[in-house]
Amino acid sequence: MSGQRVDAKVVMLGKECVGKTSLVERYVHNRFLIGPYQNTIGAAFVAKPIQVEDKVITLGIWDTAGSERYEAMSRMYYRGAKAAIVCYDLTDCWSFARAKFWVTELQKSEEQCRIYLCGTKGDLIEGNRSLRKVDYHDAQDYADEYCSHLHFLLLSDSDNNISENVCICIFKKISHIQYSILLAHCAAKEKGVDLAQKKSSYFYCCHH
Ligand SMILES: Nc1nc2c(ncn2[C@@H]2O[C@H](COP(=O)(O)OP(=O)(O)OP(=O)(O)O)[C@@H](O)[C@H]2O)c(=O)[nH]1
Repeated sequence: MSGQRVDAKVVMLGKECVGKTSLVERYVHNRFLIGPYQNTIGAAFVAKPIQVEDKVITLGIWDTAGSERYEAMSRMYYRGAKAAIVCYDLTDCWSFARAKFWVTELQKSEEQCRIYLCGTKGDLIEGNRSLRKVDYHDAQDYADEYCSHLHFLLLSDSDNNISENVCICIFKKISHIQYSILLAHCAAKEKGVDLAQKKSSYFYCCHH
């Protein structure tokens, strides 16, 4: 990782091959890589500056490897994360179990981390409904247990528009939240207020 300043750490979590890297690629470079699947080894880092009102917020995105053999490493990467995008593949029920595992882990150790639960590869089930292996209501019920604020969105990376909108929606939201936190910090610094209090965790769901 470069010595670049990062305002908010975002971590991508989820089983291998669910589309974490593709999401980051889409968001950072606006492209979808076609070709043989290449699994992430350990984790990859990318810094993405975003203009929010009159400030530039730099998101540090950690794209972790989904393979269970890297599980211990992934724990290092979510430490201190402001947001986690927990992905699962709508056509793979095991990936949903794995997503729940990461949500539980985050809730245990990163109380302040916002969690975005994202069902990916929506295009595959568009073409063939029988491929869907994670029921919409199962995901909704699961998310309902944690929070009443749900955002149900289609996440399909092979379709430019839809996926780009979803990425922008998620990452922009994180930047705006970080922007308000920075503003609050500046204001508190001026007044000498301690902002190091614990807040409840947040949970959003993106699924279709
Ligand atoms: N059809 C379809 N394929 C996708 C989508 N997103 C990713 N893929 C494909 O799924 C495979 C895995 O994508 P990656 O983004 O590398 O998955 P990952 O979760 O980062 O995998 P790991 O690095 O092993 O953790 C690749 O072959 C992608 O082209 C999608 O929205 N639709």
